[in-house]
Amino acid sequence: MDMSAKIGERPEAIRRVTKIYAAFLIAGFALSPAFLIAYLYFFQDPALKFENHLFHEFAITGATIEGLFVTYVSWRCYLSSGEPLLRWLTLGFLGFTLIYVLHGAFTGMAHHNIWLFLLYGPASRLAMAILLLIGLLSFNQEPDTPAQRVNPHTWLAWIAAFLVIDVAVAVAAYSPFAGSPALRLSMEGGALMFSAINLSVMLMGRIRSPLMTIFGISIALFGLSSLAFILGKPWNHMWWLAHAIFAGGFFILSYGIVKAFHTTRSFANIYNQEEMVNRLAMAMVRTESALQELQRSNQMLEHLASTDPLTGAANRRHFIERVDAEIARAKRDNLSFALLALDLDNFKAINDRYGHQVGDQVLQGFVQKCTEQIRPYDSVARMGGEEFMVLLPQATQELAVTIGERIREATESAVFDSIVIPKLALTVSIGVSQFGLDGSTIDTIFRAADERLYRAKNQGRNCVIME
Ligand SMILES: Nc1nc2c(ncn2[C@@H]2O[C@H](COP(=O)(O)OP(=O)(O)OP(=O)(O)O)[C@@H](O)[C@H]2O)c(=O)[nH]1
Repeated sequence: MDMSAKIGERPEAIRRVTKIYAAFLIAGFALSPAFLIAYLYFFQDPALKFENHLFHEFAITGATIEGLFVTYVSWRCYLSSGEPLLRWLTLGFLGFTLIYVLHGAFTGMAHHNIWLFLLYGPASRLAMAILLLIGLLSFNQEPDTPAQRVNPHTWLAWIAAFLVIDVAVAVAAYSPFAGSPALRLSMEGGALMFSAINLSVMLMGRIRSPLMTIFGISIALFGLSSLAFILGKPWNHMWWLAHAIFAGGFFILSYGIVKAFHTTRSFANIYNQEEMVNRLAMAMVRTESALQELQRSNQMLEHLASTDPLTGAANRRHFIERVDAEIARAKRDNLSFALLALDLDNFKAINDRYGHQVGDQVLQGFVQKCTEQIRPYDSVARMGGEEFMVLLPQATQELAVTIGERIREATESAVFDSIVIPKLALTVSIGVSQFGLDGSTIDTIFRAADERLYRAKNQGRNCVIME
């Protein structure tokens, strides 16, 4: 039973409210750098600068090492799942790293040609934003074949394309348009635009898996970093903040990649906790019903293995087990019990006269009559043919004779409704034995009951013999 329903909550309403709250939290978190951007934009002197080449080189070296590492982990995920999204993510990280590394490498050239230093930043972000958008558009597409995954030509072609971009940016930096704001702004604005499109596609497509949420947060941060780069000037605080926001986006996305690597190596097939819990609950229900089914089958098998199929009475094997258990109990608690050995009289004649089928029905009817005459904890067993035994726990010989007489009389006066015979003369002979009095092993008490049954037959049948 649903626990929340038990304590009187309205689970659906609360679920909805908490889901909306969680969505607001994620959106708030993704957009939080906007607050910092606005703060710097309105309250900081844009002329304030922190120009430290060594620090910049150090930071870009860190970013490059991280970029290569994340490229490698995404590539491993792609090799495993073949997801096109992961291929584009790998290419996005690789392209970014191969272009952005020159932004760090040319830090020292900032005073020689500022554009050679600056333009690699927006170029790398634009390339990555485009590749990530293509990646999103390929979300949930059929995985690449194993041969496609390891085809070196694809990867070499892309590496060549990134190196061409590197050369193109250098050419642009030395061209007459290098200083034109349109060049830098079109690249940074392009990165911002592609990030915005990426987010819109995600929101409209209602792509909500946990990894894709991480993907969305990082895209929002990349977009905001481009905005900060547009508003900043080289080395001023907005410019540094832009770096930090971009790094934040990169960290979060690489966290998602590492999570994928540790689980399904896929962005599409990773389950969120809610789904996991639901799947687990469903699996538990299935296991539970399979167990119940197994229990039922076991009970059925046990029943079949211990019952005579014709009459439903216990079979010989089961009866012997019960008598053994009764002997152990009687010995332990110093109790007594009795046995009846029963054999239908002249049963062959019934078979011969009315046929085997009627004989079967008589056997069934006899077991029913017996069961009606005994106590709930006594048991009837078919030992073979038309021979039966009754176990009477905690009964003396006298009580056993009384019960035996009841069975004998009921058999004699039995009317077998199911059998279409005008008058069926059916009688039973019974021998009685008592544990303790006639012996204390199964052999001795069985033998005593059998001997008395034999005597009952000799004495004219249809009687109960006790001694
Ligand atoms: N219909 C039917 N008959 C059975 C079954 N098992 C044994 N019989 C018959 O039971 C009869 C037993 O015959 P006998 O052992 O001669 O004993 P009886 O005719 O009952 O004579 P007494 O025991 O001496 O009174 C045989 O005809 C068997 O074929 C069974 O499952 N169904």
